[in-house]
Amino acid sequence: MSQDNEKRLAAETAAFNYVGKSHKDSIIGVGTGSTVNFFIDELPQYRDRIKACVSSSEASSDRLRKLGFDVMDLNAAGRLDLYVDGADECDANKCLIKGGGAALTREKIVASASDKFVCIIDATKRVDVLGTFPLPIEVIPMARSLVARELTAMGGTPVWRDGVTTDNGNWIIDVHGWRITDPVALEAQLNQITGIVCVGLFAKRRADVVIMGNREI
Ligand SMILES: O=C(CO)[C@H](O)[C@H](O)COP(=O)(O)O
Repeated sequence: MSQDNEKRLAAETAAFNYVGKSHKDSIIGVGTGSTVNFFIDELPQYRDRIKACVSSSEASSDRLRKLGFDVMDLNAAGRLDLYVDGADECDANKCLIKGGGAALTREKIVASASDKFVCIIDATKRVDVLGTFPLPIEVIPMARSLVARELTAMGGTPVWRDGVTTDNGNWIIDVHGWRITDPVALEAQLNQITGIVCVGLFAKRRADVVIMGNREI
């Protein structure tokens, strides 16, 4: 099966199993990326279940609005039952690397505000050890070099994603060369560095459910 078909299948499965079985008038948290785009395209079938969505990016908000869904501010929505998003890598403990689409900060916020985080992936995303995909880190622009020096001192190879500005007006550094055997500890350590807004390591708030193709793993 092609990668796109696996993404589509995971998206359909998540929509059927989790949105289709949610209560009427649910507010659904929606992530960002090509796998999530397939998920968004499934949502009109479940319109009777969905009161509104909370989105993790301007791109997903636009796509949701074009399909006629209300996109709510998270502050007005309160706690969400469900958040559905993709990932760049996923390990056996459901820890993730995210942020390939530069939406990691809002993704982590909406995931943290949700009771259930359903992650939808294709088989290329499933890894034994996180880190082959460079770890995205959102930084305050003036702190880019400061943060890069700290990351180098920690053994990483930081590369500025030149030309990309996040929805929050910040920049992204991708860290190459790490074999992340303790994601919880690394996430906590990186969160201490001044100038980092958010780390694309989802270990403390990891996925609750991972759907790869048409099955939960
Ligand atoms: O974290 C993300 C965006 O910031 C995406 O979930 C991640 O990059 C996966 O994207 P795709 O579904 O296009 O492979």
